[in-house]
Amino acid sequence: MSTTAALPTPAGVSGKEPDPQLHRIETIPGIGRALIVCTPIPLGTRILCEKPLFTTTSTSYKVMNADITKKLRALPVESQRQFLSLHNNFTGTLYPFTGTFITNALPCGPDSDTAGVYATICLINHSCSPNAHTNWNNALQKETLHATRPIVPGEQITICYTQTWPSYDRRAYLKHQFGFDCACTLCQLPAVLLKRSDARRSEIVSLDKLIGDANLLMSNPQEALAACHKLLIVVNEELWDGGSTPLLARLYYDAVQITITHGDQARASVFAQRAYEARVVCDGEDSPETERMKGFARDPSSHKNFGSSKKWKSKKAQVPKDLGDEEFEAWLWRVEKR
Ligand SMILES: C[S@@+](CC[C@H](N)C(=O)[O-])C[C@H]1O[C@@H](n2cnc3c(N)ncnc32)[C@H](O)[C@@H]1O
Repeated sequence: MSTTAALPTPAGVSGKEPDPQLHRIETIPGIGRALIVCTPIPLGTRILCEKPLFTTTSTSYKVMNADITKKLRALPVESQRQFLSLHNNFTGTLYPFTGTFITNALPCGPDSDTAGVYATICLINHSCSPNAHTNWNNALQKETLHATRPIVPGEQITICYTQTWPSYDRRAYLKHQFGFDCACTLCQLPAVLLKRSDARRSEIVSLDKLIGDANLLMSNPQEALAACHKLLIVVNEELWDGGSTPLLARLYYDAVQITITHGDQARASVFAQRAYEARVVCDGEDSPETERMKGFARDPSSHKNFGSSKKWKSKKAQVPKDLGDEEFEAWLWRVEKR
């Protein structure tokens, strides 16, 4: 698989309401309710765009329980029923509403300590190799769900409740937080293949940590960019299945930050375009983060880090136009000729 593969243009339906006929609810023994696909869903389709039943901010379980009780009382009976029917992995505890909430809640944004629960999105089960992605769209004040690969009728819509961790870390987290033993296709791989997947995922975790080191960004941007390139190769080996993943969008944005910090507008514009394309698939054209990436692709100098260093100074117009794919990637990732 080429690491340079351009992302297919998503058949997204931004601006259009998601089609409620795309899926139905079914009960699967041992798993509970699930969303099952009725008609083929192309890559990038917005499957759901849902308002939370309510949101609450993380505090003590006791205070959360009181807040949820108040908010539940204010809801229509049908919405109350929807919340009360959600799975609770913490039954028998002192604060039952908090238990149901933390089993199902999704954060309202990546760093937010406010989270929401949803009548339909909270019925989506987990897979370590999911076919869809949820995201809080702050402009719409709704949670969206997009197909991150084509999904066929009869297939269950799944999202990933964990990060891209090795199986031993995923299992421990899922057991503790949700009370189940994951039996997804990835976790059921024969031992030898699972070991290879775990090795790749360990590498993803280490590279992610290295790329997040702000000192490296300033002191050795070449090494930071090489780590992004390596991460792209490992992510494609481990996760590429004809679709996309938010990890791709993130790593391309990391590459934007590294290059623009050192004044390289040419490369930053290409990386921003790729981050934008990955975001369109995962979050939709109207997500604020997608629009932000589009803005950097148009004008990389609008990034707050631009001008910190002139080490790799270039203009956007200096993106080479006459290189073959391989040569272009070597230029983009600053791969030194041996
Ligand atoms: C957010 S709910 C998903 C909807 C749930 N199936 C229901 O009936 O309400 C999360 C719970 O679903 C179940 N679940 C989700 N993914 C699963 C999986 N891959 N294997 C087994 N159970 C799973 C677990 O009980 C988990 O705590």
